Amino acid sequence: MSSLAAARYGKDNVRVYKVHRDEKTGTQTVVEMTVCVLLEGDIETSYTKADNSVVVATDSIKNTIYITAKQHPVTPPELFGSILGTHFVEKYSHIHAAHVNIVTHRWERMEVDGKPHAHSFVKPGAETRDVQVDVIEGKGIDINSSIKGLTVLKSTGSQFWGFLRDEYTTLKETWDRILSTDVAANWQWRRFTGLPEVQAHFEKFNAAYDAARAITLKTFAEDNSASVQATMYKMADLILAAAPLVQTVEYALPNNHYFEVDLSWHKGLKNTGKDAEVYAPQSNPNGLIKCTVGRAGQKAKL
Ligand SMILES: O=c1[nH]c(=O)c2[nH]c(=O)[nH]c2[nH]1
Repeated sequence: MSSLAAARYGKDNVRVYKVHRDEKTGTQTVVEMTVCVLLEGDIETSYTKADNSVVVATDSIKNTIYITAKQHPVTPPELFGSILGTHFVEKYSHIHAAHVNIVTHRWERMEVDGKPHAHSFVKPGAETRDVQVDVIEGKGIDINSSIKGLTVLKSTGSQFWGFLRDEYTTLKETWDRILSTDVAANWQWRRFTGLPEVQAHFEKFNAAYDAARAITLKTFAEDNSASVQATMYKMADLILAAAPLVQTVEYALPNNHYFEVDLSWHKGLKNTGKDAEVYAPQSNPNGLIKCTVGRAGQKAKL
């Protein structure tokens, strides 16, 4: 005999666009999101006994996402996710947890003749602002906020030397290299007791996002990087200092390599070391460096 060990279900990839029209100024502001809501609770019989009476249809979940987006602010996404998740737990007595994932796509206001345009926008690449909101009945709301797909490159100000050398090592030490990565940064908030507490702290979510993004970019640009590891730790440390309600900060940074191309075989062309100008960007393999940084006394799991 088998038994259901875990189950959750819901609607994924619900694409939502919301416009805010400022009637006074004529300026419009848009938000585009991709939402996933998964529910947990007393739903076992729907799997084991074909009992659909416990199933809130995923189609109804999709409808609820649209209705909630119409009736409430969709920013910050941490608050919208908390409102949405709390709805399911409070509305259905047999649903005990709602897991909401929101990917917010960037639409940046267009500049036309040097002025911000009232209703036209540009998508500046693949970067998104993501949140995972877990509303758990009787426990509270866990929120993880993140930046994904922020691709950056610096053409100098990065080194990598002093690493372990043995019979497997071919990499040369370098005091000047290109550093490029696709930033995935996330920060876990301390648990909130419920929606009222999330609402009470709502300004902190955009502030933490703005700080995390600015710290990531400034540290990347200004640090004379000894390694991806050392630079990402500095970023995480600064975010923890900027956002007191954040418990841990996590980075996952691929090292997008740019290799020197030796052209000396062609008429002695100098293109290595200090003469390197033309490089070959690599797609794979790539380094992948991760860390989770917590506050002192709250040691990360190694
Ligand atoms: O910043 C780096 N960290 C590494 O661990 C590593 N390994 C490697 O080959 N190059 C790099 N660069």
